Amino acid sequence: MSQSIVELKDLQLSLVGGGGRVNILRGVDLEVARGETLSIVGPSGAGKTTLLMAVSGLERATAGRIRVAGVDLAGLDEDELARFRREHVGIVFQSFHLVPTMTALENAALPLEFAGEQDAQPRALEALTAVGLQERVDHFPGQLSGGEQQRVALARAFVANPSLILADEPTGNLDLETGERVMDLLFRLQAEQGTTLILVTHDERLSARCTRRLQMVDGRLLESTRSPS
Ligand SMILES: Nc1ncnc2c1ncn2[C@@H]1O[C@H](COP(=O)(O)OP(=O)(O)OP(=O)(O)O)[C@@H](O)[C@H]1O
Repeated sequence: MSQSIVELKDLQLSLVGGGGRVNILRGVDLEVARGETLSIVGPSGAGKTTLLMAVSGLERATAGRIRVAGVDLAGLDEDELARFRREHVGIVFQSFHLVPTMTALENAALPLEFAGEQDAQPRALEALTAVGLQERVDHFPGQLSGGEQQRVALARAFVANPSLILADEPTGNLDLETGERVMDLLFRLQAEQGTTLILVTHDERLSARCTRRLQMVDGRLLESTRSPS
C-alpha cells in the first residue's frame, strides 16, 4: 500500500460560469503521508476550498491525476464517489453544515446511517461524548452555540473513523477562545485516531500546529516557510 494518502499530479480544475471559463486549480502537485497534518494558507480566491472539494470528490478535476486513500477518483461515478467519501473522508466546514431538523445525535450518526451501520446511534453517542456534548444529544443545531455546533460537526466528521479529515476554516465563525477549544479537540481526535488532516486556514496559530504548511497562490501550491511568530 502506498505511504501517501493523497497523491495529486498536475491537477487542474476549471469551471465555466457566467463570466466564462475560470481556471481555479492550475497544476497542483501534492503528496500527503498517512497521519500527517498539513495546513494550506494563502490569499482569498487562491483555490484552497476548491482543492479540498476536489480531494473529497465533491468537485471533479478537469485534468491531472488524483488518488486518495489508494482510490483513483477520476474513474468513479457519483455513487462510487459518495461511497468513497463515506469510507475515507470526514469534512469540517466553516459554517458547520449540520442538518437543522435533526438532533445532535442524529447529525453525528449520519455517516454511519448512510453506511447502513447497525450501531450508528451508540457510536454517535460515543463521538458526542468525546467532544463533551453527551448532555446535549437531543438538542437541535438551533439550540446550540456556534462552538457546540462545530463540536457536533467534529463528532460527525470523526464518527466513522475516516483516514482523512478535510477542514475548511473550521474556526472562521467562532470567537478566539471557542475556536481554540474546537481546534484542541480537532487535534486531539486526529492524534488519537492517527487521522491525516488537511486544514485550510487564515489563522497563523492554527497553521503552526500542523507538521507541514503549504501556500496556495493563484491555483498552485508552493512550499511555505513559517512567518516568525
Ligand atoms: N462555481 C464556481 N464558478 C466559477 N468560479 C468559481 C466557482 N467556485 C469558485 N470559483 C472561483 O474560484 C476561485 C477560487 O475559489 P476558492 O473558494 O477555492 O478560493 P479560496 O482560496 O478557498 O478563497 P477563500 O480564502 O476566500 O475562501 C475564486 O476566484 C472563486 O470565485
